[in-house]
Amino acid sequence: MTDTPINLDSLRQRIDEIDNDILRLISARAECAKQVADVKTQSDKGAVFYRPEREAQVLRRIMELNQGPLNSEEMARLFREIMSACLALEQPTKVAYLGPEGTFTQQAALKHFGASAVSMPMAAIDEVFREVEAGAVNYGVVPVENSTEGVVSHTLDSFMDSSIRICGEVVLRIHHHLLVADTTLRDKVSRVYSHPQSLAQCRKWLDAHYPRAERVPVSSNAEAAKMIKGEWHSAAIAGDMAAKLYGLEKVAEKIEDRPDNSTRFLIIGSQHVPMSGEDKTSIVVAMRNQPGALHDLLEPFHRHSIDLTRLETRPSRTGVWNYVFFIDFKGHVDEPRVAAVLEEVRLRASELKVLGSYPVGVL
Ligand SMILES: O=C(O)C(=O)C[C@]1(C(=O)O)C=C[C@@H](O)C=C1
Repeated sequence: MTDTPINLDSLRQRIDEIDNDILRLISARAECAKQVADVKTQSDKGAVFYRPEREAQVLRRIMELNQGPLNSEEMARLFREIMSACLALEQPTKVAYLGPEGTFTQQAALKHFGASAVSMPMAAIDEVFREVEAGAVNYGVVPVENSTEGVVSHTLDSFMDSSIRICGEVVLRIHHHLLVADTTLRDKVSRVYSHPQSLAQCRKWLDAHYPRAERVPVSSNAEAAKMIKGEWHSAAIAGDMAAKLYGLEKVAEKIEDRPDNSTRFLIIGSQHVPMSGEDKTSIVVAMRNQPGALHDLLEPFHRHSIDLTRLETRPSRTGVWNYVFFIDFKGHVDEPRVAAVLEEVRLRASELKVLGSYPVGVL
């Protein structure tokens, strides 16, 4: 390197000047957000501070405008944090997530709401729903599907008897690591703890590297990370957050069988989210138990060229809900063509519930 002290000094001086500008501009932005809060508070519709559609638009615009050298995701993450801090000025936002601390769901909550939101771990998915319904928190974050293991049925079932709406989605790349404590005898590992889905996602790696180790399913990977602390012959499969939280070492990194392993999480709340320009809608539909029911249900979507992104069947738990289908598609309920399709589906179904329209995950 040819950095002479004078060059380094002048570059740092330049950085100081730029930081002054950034500081001034972030403060001006925060002042604006406070004024937005005043406008919302004065509105007679009741103040809704968190606006997922606006946040998605801000992030998408920044990603489009960005010309480097930072990549667009990195830049959006910085703006994510600025908005998170601005929202906290408007209203402290409480978010319940499927805990314990250190789970991928906590990571998803952080990715979606930024570090200024207050996040609270819950012991089960239906507790997250209950906290949101009771108004004890503003929003909830729950896993809904994994690219390798499929649907999280608890989450879908919880929607069936709840008035909760979906306000957003966030997709997280899931990297699993084999973790040990400083007291573990690494060459004597005979037991591996993890969540059943994580064990399944690392099945081939475990077959190849620890074929004789007992695989013990537990309620979450964070729980697995906590459990191995006192066991010299045990390892855990979990992610970065759990490793950091419980001070564990990585014996092997990124051991998931599929490199594109990712999990989709839903943001749940009680508000109707207006259009952001790139949206998805989730519905649950019950059809009568008769031949051709699925065809009747899907045909209007095909005719109106609406893209289905997911179709899931769950067993009905009541007499009314014979076959229950969870459907995600591109578009927003406020778009006329979507409203038209839903009207047709409503006529053919025995029940139709719109779970929400929300921005396609940006980050
Ligand atoms: O535009 C708004 O409604 C705002 O409150 C401002 C702002 C932002 O910082 O840009 C903050 C929080 C909302 O969730 C969306 C955007």
